[in-house]
Amino acid sequence: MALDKPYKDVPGTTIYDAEQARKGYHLNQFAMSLMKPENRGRFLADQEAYLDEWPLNAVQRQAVLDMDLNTMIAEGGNIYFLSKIGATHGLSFQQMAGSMTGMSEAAYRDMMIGGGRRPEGNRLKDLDGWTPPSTEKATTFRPDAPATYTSALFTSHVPAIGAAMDLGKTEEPYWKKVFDGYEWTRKWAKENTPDVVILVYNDHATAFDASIIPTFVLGTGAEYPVADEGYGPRPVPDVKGYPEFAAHLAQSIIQDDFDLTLVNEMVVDHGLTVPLSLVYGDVEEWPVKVIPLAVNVVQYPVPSGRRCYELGKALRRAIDKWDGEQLNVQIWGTGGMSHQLQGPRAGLINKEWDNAFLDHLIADPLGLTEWPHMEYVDEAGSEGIELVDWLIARGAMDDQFGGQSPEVDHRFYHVPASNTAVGHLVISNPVAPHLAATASVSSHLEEVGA
Ligand SMILES: O=C(O)c1ccc(O)c(O)c1
Repeated sequence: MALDKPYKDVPGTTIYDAEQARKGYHLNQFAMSLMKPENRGRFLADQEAYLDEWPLNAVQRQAVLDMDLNTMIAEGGNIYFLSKIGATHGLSFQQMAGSMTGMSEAAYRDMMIGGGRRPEGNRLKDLDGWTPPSTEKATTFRPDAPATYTSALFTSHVPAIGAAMDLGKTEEPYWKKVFDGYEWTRKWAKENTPDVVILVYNDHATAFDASIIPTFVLGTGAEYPVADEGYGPRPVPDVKGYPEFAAHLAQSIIQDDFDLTLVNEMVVDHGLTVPLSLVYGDVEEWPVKVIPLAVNVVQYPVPSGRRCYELGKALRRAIDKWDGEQLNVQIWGTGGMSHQLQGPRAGLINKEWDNAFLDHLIADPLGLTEWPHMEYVDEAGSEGIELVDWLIARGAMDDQFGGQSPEVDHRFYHVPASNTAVGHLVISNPVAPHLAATASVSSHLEEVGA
């Protein structure tokens, strides 16, 4: 089930999409470095030496030395980035564009003076067999998809939980009550390690400060360093991404009408690392690749629960379209539950509301999408709004595409962890036939009396 890339066949044209951007990442970043006069000077003084500082592949490197823009573009370069190289050599945009056409500089200039290149014979539409891209959205899931969405995991991501682990306080009575609620999950996670976790969280004014407020951020990078949030970075491993799968998801989701912000380089804060610590403990390396999906809940307006749920549906359509290697995919929804960290109402906890949220998340996610922002703020505290993050993982599940309801594997609720009510839930899609042989998911709810 190939992604819609009709632009691939437009004659004489390379569209810079997520796949090209991944291929050309270092080439484009090298070109950007030439925006500084001192770097231009060093590059012009010794191109080979300057290029040694950049991990370009051999073809990209030679193309830069040859000022061969067509090859640079084939190798993932984008003309706006590459123009910085041309500018460093004193070339105009017309000289750069003309150099890619096979025409002499004078002939290209004359063609432009004569009205430019005509579209006739230069359109995709002029080729035989052109069909417009489909705009239909899948309403059922793809049972034979190589990437299988197995389980959703939901958890609070309180920073003090990370600190309790980092400082060896997990056996203290206050914290033991919290960590006991994750014991089942730790065992389950060992037997059910996915290839990749799409980890939905919110950045807490860490990677994104007041200069940029992206609503939905998809991490398309290879690695995400652990942030220093003011206490020094947590002593946990950096997070490994999955650029190929993330680029695929970006392509599909944006074509599905969600305007994501794509980020290749960012630090990740407690919103992302605390859930990993809770589930995988103290490890040398995280056992999974992670695709961060950050939702803005810091500055209003923030996306509605409905919008998050719809993003989950677009995410599932994207997972189903993957035609690469077989993948076991989990989606985690993190943040919440009720808490307020500001003002005279700080410390607000609403046990009844939190548990009603969990009930609806399990059995009535579509109904939950009707709950407005004010409901979250009023009932669950100003920071309880983080719970909209959870609807992305839920909207992507089988039953939202006509399949069976998820099995509830584990549910836990506890007050307090610092200023926060801790909620935790693991629910699984019915086991896909090709995974049935290895799956060992079984509900233990009776055991814990939930
Ligand atoms: O309860 C707390 O202390 C706390 C602090 C910061 C957060 O981002 C959070 O979710 C909880």
